[in-house]
Amino acid sequence: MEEGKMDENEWGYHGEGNKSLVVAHAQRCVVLRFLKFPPNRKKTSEEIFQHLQNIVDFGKNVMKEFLGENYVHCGEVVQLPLEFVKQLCLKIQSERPESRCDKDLDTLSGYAMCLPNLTRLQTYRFAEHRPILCVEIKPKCGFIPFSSDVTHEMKHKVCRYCMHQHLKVATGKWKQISKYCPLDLYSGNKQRMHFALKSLLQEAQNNLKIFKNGELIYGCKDARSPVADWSELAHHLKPFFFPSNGLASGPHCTRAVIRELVHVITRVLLSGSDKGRAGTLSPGLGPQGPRVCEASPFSRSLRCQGKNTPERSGLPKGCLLYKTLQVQMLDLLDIEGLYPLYNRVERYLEEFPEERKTLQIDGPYDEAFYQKLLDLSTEDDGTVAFALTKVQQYRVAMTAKDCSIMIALSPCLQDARKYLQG
Ligand SMILES: O=P(O)(O)O[C@@H]1[C@@H](OP(=O)(O)O)[C@H](OP(=O)(O)O)[C@H](O)[C@H](OP(=O)(O)O)[C@H]1OP(=O)(O)O
Ligand SMILES: Nc1ncnc2c1ncn2[C@@H]1O[C@H](COP(=O)(O)OP(=O)(O)OP(=O)(O)O)[C@@H](O)[C@H]1O
Repeated sequence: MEEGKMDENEWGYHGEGNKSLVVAHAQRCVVLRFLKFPPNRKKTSEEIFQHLQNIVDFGKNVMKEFLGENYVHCGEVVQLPLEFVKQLCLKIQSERPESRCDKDLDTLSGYAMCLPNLTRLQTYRFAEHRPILCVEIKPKCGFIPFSSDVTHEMKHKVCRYCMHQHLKVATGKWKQISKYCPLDLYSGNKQRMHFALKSLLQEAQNNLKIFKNGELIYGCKDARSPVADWSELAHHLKPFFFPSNGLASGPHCTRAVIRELVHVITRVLLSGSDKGRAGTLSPGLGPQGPRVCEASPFSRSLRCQGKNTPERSGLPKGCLLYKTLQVQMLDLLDIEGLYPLYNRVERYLEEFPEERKTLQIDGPYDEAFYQKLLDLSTEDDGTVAFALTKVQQYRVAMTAKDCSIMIALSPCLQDARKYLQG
């Protein structure tokens, strides 16, 4: 990137979360990811640079190690002209959802992360200028806590996502409770996965977005977003999934196209053999805890019909969902077991603040940091070292519980029929 020649008119608002705001280049397949802060939260440029560098190092030396080289894009920290950032911030302000405007883009440091635009990712297998569809899924936590430290019985039966739905609807964040349950998606059982994906398509909230050629075509910004329109989505998808029933329009066509989409996403989610070290976390992190969440409408309807809960077919070991779940399970103790250990570390640091650096509390996230994460023992020997390892494992698990999976799809040329490659 030629940072000296930055023109805000070449960039457009792309999206944002709680911590960062992303702008995309109009022609090139790159994005800039800026940090956001509440107004008056002043951070020095040096602090912002370090924060961003830590994110890059964490991606490179921790998440990539666990999930595999091909599944994590770390980007790099770039320094931008302050005038460019100021103008860009003014330009995009009107496009931001109101619910996200409690935080401001950092316009003072001039630092941001530059990453490939994953919604327009082209690989060598695709001919140029072919349409690209990108499905972004934030699957959230795929297991029910198995820690003996959990004191609330309900937490052993209902997953965090499903419990959270009630809070989110009660506080007005979303209009209605979703039928999606992460345990269905992570089950490896195709029927359950199809149900989970259809539920996401019905009530996307912040867990599903669909982009076509880099433009958001499906997904909601907040509770005020219009109701999801499947026929409009199917219209966008038709060039990718010509319905196998041969119908070119109408509700049957819409359903057929959506079904194709769900089947392709399932196939992609179950595929993959990229090596990552998450597999090496076993046997410590084998399937544990209940297989189903009692709040999932899928398992509830089976129970009503007097059928057994479906078998967990199990995820294939190489697939990204499997690896993500393994990393999530680094949360071995649940917050209830972890909190006393967190307090132990905090008390120690109050007494010995100079140890912060040696203990790598805030990084650097290097190989040594990563190696300590591989110790899965849960026998508390009363040391600060044990407590710190569990706290850092918890932080990594939380990253995996909140990460997004971006699936890029494009028609292949080999076959005369339209055929998708993910
Ligand atoms: O705690 P959760 O499960 O509500 O997750 C938070 C997310 O809420 P969600 O449930 O996905 O709507 C939340 O997403 P939203 O801002 O609600 O879109 C953030 O991703 C938050 O991450 P961070 O702490 O800002 O880095 C997430 O917080 P962390 O728990 O990952 O810190
Ligand atoms: N490299 C990328 N390519 C394309 N789109 C991206 C990229 N990085 C982020 N995005 C888009 O920007 C949105 C916000 O980014 P991101 O999730 O990183 O924000 P965040 O503030 O860290 O999220 P959170 O709310 O989880 O803290 C994403 O949901 C995704 O749609």
